[in-house]
Amino acid sequence: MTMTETATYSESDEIVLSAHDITVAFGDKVILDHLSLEIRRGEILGFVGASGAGKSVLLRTILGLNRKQSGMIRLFGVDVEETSDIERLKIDMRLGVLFQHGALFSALTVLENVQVPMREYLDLPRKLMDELALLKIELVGLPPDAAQKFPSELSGGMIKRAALARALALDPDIVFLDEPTSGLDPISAAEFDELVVKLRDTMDLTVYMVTHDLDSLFTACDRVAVLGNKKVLVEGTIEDMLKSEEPWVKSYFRGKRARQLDLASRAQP
Ligand SMILES: Nc1ncnc2c1ncn2[C@@H]1O[C@H](COP(=O)(O)OP(=O)(O)OP(=O)(O)O)[C@@H](O)[C@H]1O
Repeated sequence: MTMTETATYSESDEIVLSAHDITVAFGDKVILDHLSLEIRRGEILGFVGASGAGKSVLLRTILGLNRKQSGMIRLFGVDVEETSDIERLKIDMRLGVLFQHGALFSALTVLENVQVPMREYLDLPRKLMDELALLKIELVGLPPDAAQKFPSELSGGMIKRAALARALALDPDIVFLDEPTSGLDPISAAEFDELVVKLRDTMDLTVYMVTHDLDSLFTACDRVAVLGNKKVLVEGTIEDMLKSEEPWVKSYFRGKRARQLDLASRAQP
């Protein structure tokens, strides 16, 4: 995909994730203040905001790993706090997560890493698990011989792909990617973005991507939400971001870094 194309997706009305009126505080430090956000099926949402704004906190709250002081998280239409344990387990199985620093277990091979969620949630014969894991490894564009390698034997780009294979292990409906291209060179990052778009197109996947990567926002994301002042400040298409007069959004999308990428010219009507 070129820099001038934006991703396309078939719009769906199904809201896969709804975070409504979310407040999170640690002690008396409020991080998220009555924040609301929705994501529809098949969409790639890019979630941006200054460092320390609370992007990871929101992600962890959505995943049920942080306590919240107010609000409701609905996944696939279900209020996650109002479900039985078994329903919650079924919902968890429909989520894939690639944490920013939680790459891979270093003592396990790639194949074994991909099998971690399978072992946790499914009871499958070893041979079948091997076959399924190999399929995921192929799906993310890794060569078959990567399966028996340890993370220390892989490049940064391969590690991200292996972590993505693990996030896809249970065929989730939505994947949460926390800065998936950070630390990658621009070419590897662009290839990773292309992979995410391809997976969305072929697997009807919904993608929630926390990112600082302007290239990813322009080439892979259908919609962008900006976190600021403890809320979603602005949300919309990349064109909406380029038109926004909100100071942080303006400097992020039309500032020096954006101009270096020759992106700011797109802000012209
Ligand atoms: N468990 C916790 N206890 C106390 N404070 C926390 C905790 N987790 C996060 N914070 C604070 O919440 C704020 C938001 O952190 P968060 O990691 O969500 O930022 P971020 O937007 O993801 O930043 P970055 O882009 O740098 O990853 C920070 O001030 C952080 O110190």
